[in-house]
Amino acid sequence: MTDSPTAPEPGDRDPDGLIRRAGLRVDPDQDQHFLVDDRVLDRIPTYLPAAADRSHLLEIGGGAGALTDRLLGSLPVDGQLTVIERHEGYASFLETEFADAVDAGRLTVVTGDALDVELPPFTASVSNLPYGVSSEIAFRLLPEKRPLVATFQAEFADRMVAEPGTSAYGRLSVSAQHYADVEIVERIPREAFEPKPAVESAVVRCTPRDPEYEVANEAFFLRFVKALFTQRRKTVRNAIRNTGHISGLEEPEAVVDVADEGLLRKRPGDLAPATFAEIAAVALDHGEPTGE
Ligand SMILES: C[S@@+](CC[C@H](N)C(=O)[O-])C[C@H]1O[C@@H](n2cnc3c(N)ncnc32)[C@H](O)[C@@H]1O
Repeated sequence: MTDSPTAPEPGDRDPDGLIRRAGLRVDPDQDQHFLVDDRVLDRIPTYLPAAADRSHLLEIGGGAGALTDRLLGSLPVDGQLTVIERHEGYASFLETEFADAVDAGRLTVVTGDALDVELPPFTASVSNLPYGVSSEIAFRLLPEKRPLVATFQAEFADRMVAEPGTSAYGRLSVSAQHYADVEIVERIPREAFEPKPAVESAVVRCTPRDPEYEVANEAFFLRFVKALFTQRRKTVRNAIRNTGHISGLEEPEAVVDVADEGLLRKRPGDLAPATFAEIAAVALDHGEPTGE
């Protein structure tokens, strides 16, 4: 069967047909694993929280446009979508394939690296992320406090949602959960992509909210969490002592002198985010942190 000469309605495009029409190599070394399972593609935009403002969606890594098509189909009447795609060939294909949406002001394609380009004033973000930089992109988007739906490698997603006391719990869990309620909403088998990635994927929904604890200095809090998890099998006391070069504490000894003895005996992997915040507050007051 040949592709129809008239442009299909947004939301109806066949993912394999898009890859064929783009006519470009799909290069896994450039994080190009395109979704080709229609059912998964149809579901991904529905995972945004019901109350999410969809008036300006942001997609990172448009590729051949299978998810772009579904997102355009899910926009409200006056809505718009911005897609950031690093590969010039795919970015230019998106502009041609979706020329009607571009002309109508509903789609903007930005050619560039999602880690460098200026972000548009988006209201929510939905992406099948390039896995090589998924962590950097997630931590660029999370502080924007907008609802986020994105695919990640399953093991990475498991770490994002992990609870204290589990082996997957770590710096990534505390940092992600600092910004949002984080949930895995679907696991995706390798077969849903072309070419198949090496591992399973998972769709994660991040619903922004303020944390249940106060943090006076966010940069220090995140650095302190990072430092302690480099010593996850040590006690909190020793982890604080050993990681001043990472946390920036000039006087870690002064922190362990005044911190709660019960907490100092625990291990970083057992501390809830609120407990990290409690100890970070003591460290900020007594440890003479340097840096921003
Ligand atoms: C996993 S593919 C997803 C493609 C498409 N959205 C889909 O679901 O089929 C990731 C896309 O991100 C692009 N990409 C890789 N690194 C990027 C970066 N740093 N900034 C923007 N796009 C990037 C790749 O060229 C590729 O098109």
